[in-house]
Amino acid sequence: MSLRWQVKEQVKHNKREDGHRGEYDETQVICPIEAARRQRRTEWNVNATGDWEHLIGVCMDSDRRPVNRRAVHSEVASVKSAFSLKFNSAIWISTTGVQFVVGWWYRKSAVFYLPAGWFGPIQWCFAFPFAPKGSVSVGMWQMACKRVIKIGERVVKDLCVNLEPTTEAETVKAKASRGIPVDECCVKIHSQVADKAQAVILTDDALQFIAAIHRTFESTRQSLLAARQDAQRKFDSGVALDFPPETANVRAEASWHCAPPAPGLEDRRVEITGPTDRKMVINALNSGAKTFMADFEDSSAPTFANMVNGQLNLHDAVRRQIDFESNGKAYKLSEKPATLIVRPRGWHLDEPRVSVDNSPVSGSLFDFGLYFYHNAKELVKRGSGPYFYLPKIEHYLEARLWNDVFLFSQSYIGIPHNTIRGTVLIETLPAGFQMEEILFELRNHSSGLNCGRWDYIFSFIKKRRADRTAILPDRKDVTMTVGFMDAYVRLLIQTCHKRKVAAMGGMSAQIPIKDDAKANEIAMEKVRADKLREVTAGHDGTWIAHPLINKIAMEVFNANMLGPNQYHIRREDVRVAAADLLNTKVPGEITTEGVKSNISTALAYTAAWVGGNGCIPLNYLMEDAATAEITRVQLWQWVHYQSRLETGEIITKELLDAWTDELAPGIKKLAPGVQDGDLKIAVDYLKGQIRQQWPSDFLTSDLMPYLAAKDGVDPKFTRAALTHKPTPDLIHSLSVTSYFPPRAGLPGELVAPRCVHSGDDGTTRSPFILPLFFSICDCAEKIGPTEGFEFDICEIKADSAGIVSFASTEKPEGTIRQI
Ligand SMILES: CC(=O)SCCNC(=O)CCNC(=O)[C@H](O)C(C)(C)COP(=O)(O)OP(=O)(O)OC[C@H]1O[C@@H](n2cnc3c(N)ncnc32)[C@H](O)[C@@H]1OP(=O)(O)O
Ligand SMILES: O=CC(=O)O
Repeated sequence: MSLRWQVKEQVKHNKREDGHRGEYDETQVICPIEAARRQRRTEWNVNATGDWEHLIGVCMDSDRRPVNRRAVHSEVASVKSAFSLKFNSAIWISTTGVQFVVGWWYRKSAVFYLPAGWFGPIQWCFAFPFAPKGSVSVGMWQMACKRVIKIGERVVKDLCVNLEPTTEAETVKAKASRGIPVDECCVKIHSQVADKAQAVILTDDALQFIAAIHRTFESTRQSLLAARQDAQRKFDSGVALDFPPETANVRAEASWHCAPPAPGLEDRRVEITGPTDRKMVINALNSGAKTFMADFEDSSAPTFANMVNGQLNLHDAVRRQIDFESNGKAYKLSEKPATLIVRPRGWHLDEPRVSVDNSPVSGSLFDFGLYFYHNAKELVKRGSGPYFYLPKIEHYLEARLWNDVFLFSQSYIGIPHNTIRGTVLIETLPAGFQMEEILFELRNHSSGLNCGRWDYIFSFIKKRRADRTAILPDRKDVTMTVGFMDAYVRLLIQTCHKRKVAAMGGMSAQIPIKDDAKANEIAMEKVRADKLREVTAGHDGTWIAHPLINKIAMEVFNANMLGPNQYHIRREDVRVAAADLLNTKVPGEITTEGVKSNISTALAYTAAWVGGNGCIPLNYLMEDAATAEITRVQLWQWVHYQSRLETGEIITKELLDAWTDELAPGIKKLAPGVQDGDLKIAVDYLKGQIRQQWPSDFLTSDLMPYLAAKDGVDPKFTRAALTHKPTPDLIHSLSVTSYFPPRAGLPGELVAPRCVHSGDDGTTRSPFILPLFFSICDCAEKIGPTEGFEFDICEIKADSAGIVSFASTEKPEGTIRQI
């Protein structure tokens, strides 16, 4: 299918759609959804720089239909205006005209007489123009009646407006007063752990915006998440990852480009990243880096306090009201802070502490929505804008979803389209094959791509979980120069520069070693070498995890990148084929030290995360959700494929159990602050993971119920979420798609599953994580370590602590079946 043909078809399609509605009138007030749809349609024709215009022009010339359409339009328009003239005249004559005639006909008659002497000389006015003295004329009576009707109309209208709820709280009150259960119809907040920040951030109008984006985009999000599972099933069945055939034209067409850099994003040579606590935010903004990526994702454990306080800190930072003192040190924003960019959580994560219509909102939309709603206008006013990093995208349609969210949101608050900028992290293997498409989807909002190297490795292992040729050696051996990583970097730079947008580098995990100068020198030399590799490869900027690394990164980029970017380095020499992105030749072996290091890291990070800390220093490396997830899935991979250590010993679950038990007691020393209870959860989780048929998608999804429970998520919500539709007579099954501890449970043991429930009405409620615990009752012994089960439910109960238990049937053994 040629590009020209496809574009023609698209143009015809657009025209057909336009034909139903007539020409666009951009001056009309339009609703945000319609605005987003129109924008999408017109975007097909004209990109940010207008480079597609010539192409469309060619197609239109060879197709006379646009001209005919215009003729038809003008004919219709003239018939329409003639008809409206006649219609309006008839209406005028039968109302105002009749009034006038009646008034004139009876001009000398009195409607009634006023009591004599009551109104003095102004009596004359009431009789105007020809009615008898002392009476009220027809004309005056008409005027008085009209006035009274108008006033009455206004009073009734005002009354209705006042009755109409205007805020979420009023909506709730109004609905409650009409007997509609609040739980079923609105936004609910299920935790109060950050009440001070909540008062500023979770305002009624901000929540209405969250509800609006949730209601508009949640079903698409859920379908895209389901599509991820479908894609994984394909990969498991042996279908190789490849560049999508349906978008060959997007890749082949050279003329489209992304939006020009927005204010503050022209030069991004060094970007610092970090979680959103108040001190970090000030330190990062003052670090001297060009931009600061405030991270609600991999480096933040999404406790409600972290998420909402983080929003408050950013809100204050935008307004320069963030200065504070701690331990005798004053934290004050510098005159020229870094440009702020925000990374919301990925599409896979829910925000269980806030629900809309009884379903948890998306973590991405919650983080994006609150930051955008509170700050977008203020940022624009201050010469910057709402800028984002978009994580863990697995398909270009997920980028399209972000683009739609952006269009909707800009219309909603009334800022020009294309004010937002998003840099997409290419950090999943499927996205590595869709870089062009992702840029294309977001092109009017795009500020480039970034090599999210750690997540990319993590995804490489997961997506190829069924491929025994994709076994990787020790984590330290999977460097940026090994085949598949090198191919990904080169392709990313080539793609971005072809589309005139930033190709950002990534994070070297080394952080300063304060107590050992020599070791620090070696570590910092590794950082320098990594940054030099990036700038010479053609990257336009890089990431740092710690302010002390800014100087090194700046020096390297200043010396090697003289302008604000390197878009001119087109890397036309680069030819990356699918096989290069899948190349698994990685020199190295699986060593005892590597396995033990993975176990320690997985335990320490998991325990820290459950304790509310999403980024820790460990053995002088920065560990966050991306780096630590590699350790978990590698351990799974090695056990699953019975890989051998350098000693020749096979890696078995028993061996890893023994090493886990041996290493666990030392974790609290390695990662101070880790709590015993959280460490136990981490041990159970890891032991469970290595036994699963496939590794879980994300530890953050699996363990979220712990955070929600600690946040005191209202048990009523828990109950309501589970039973709000699928009451026992409606549900017939509930399948647990993953749970922990994922090993044979004990009777009465608590597990926290992800669940999908389906009703007799045929509806399947999409997978969501509930902040609840299931007691498996006495059927647990039948559950082994595997991926999922289906239970027949006969009863669901929740106690006052929010613990939900279900009984399956009288004979539980008979009702559990593996799916
Ligand atoms: C793969 C990816 O996803 S990368 C992106 C996500 N990861 C990140 O963003 C990592 C961010 N980095 C960090 O969180 C931290 O650097 C850690 C946890 C690794 C180490 O933090 P610490 O143990 O506090 O480091 P350290 O004690 O050396 O900090 C010294 C000072 O630098 C500050 N600091 C350290 N890292 C950062 C940072 N990234 N941003 C801002 N300030 C920072 C500390 O707040 C501290 O400030 P203070 O002197 O005023 O008290
Ligand atoms: O998110 C960044 C990465 O390297 O992963």
